[in-house]
Amino acid sequence: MFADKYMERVIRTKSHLCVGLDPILDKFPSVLLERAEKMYGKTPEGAGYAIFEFNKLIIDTIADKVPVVKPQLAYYEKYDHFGVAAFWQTVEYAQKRGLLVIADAKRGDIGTTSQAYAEAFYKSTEDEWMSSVAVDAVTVNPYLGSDGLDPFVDLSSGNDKGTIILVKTSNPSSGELQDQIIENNGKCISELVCDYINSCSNPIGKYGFSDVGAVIGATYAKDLARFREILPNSLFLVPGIGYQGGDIKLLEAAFNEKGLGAIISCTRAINYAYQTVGVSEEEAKDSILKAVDSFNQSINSVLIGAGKYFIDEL
Ligand SMILES: O=c1ccn([C@@H]2O[C@H](COP(=O)(O)O)[C@@H](O)[C@H]2O)c(=O)[nH]1
Repeated sequence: MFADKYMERVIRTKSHLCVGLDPILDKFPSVLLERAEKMYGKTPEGAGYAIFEFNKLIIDTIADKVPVVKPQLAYYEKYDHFGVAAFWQTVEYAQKRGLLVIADAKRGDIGTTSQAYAEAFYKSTEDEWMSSVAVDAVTVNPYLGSDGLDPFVDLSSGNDKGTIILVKTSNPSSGELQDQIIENNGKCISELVCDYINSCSNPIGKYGFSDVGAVIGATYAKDLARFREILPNSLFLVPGIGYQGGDIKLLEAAFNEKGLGAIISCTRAINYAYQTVGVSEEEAKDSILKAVDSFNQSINSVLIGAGKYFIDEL
């Protein structure tokens, strides 16, 4: 199961941190960007080269420090097929280095198209034209309803893959739809999404979690305890610390009573932890490593403070 694989990596690394991989070229160390330009000019091909080089730098730095990485597809799709190739090269490289990969793709469509999306990310054993490189989990948008979600859940279950559904996103206007109360049953829209998640949260793995997870933003920390109560068996992907201002000290409620189940995601504050693009690649690595160590320490301290740090006993 995806959930068990994730938990085993949490135990091995003693980390609940997910490092996002959102390539923003003008934040890259300038030496790396100059190398790309010299080889390919300022072209999508050069961008693809620079992205994969930068991601390898990050992955080599953090591979033993965190369980999982989360590339967000938009940053790759910007650069045509070269960007998409860099995405899949990154997936393959990260997995070779022992990391799980969550594709932050936020897909979802009518059933047939969702099926194609699910096959694109998890891969289909029936389509001989496809490569075999697959991600470990994908984020999915529930707006189209259950027939837009079922293909992901069906293809992931039994295949060691995870489906992580948007419940309460971290952005400022997420409440415009997600917090709205349904008149005839008193639940809000995000809670209806939770009902769907609970309806397909079987089987449950040996650490208590199913392969269908939920995105819950760190910027809405006051909602975390409620969602943890509604979704006791779901892994939570929690973005929003770092640049979006979510407070790590308030994230204890995203974990269960054993201090498990929250994948705390951070991207720009780690990817671009160095202060200036004039750094060497070695200096960039040092800053990234320090940022990861510091986030790991903060998250574990919060769990210790809440009496929820039992990871050494697992
Ligand atoms: O609710 C959500 C869902 C996804 N994201 C994504 O996570 C990263 C956040 O980046 P930071 O630099 O850590 O702010 C980004 O890829 C978002 O698309 C999210 O922020 N909130």
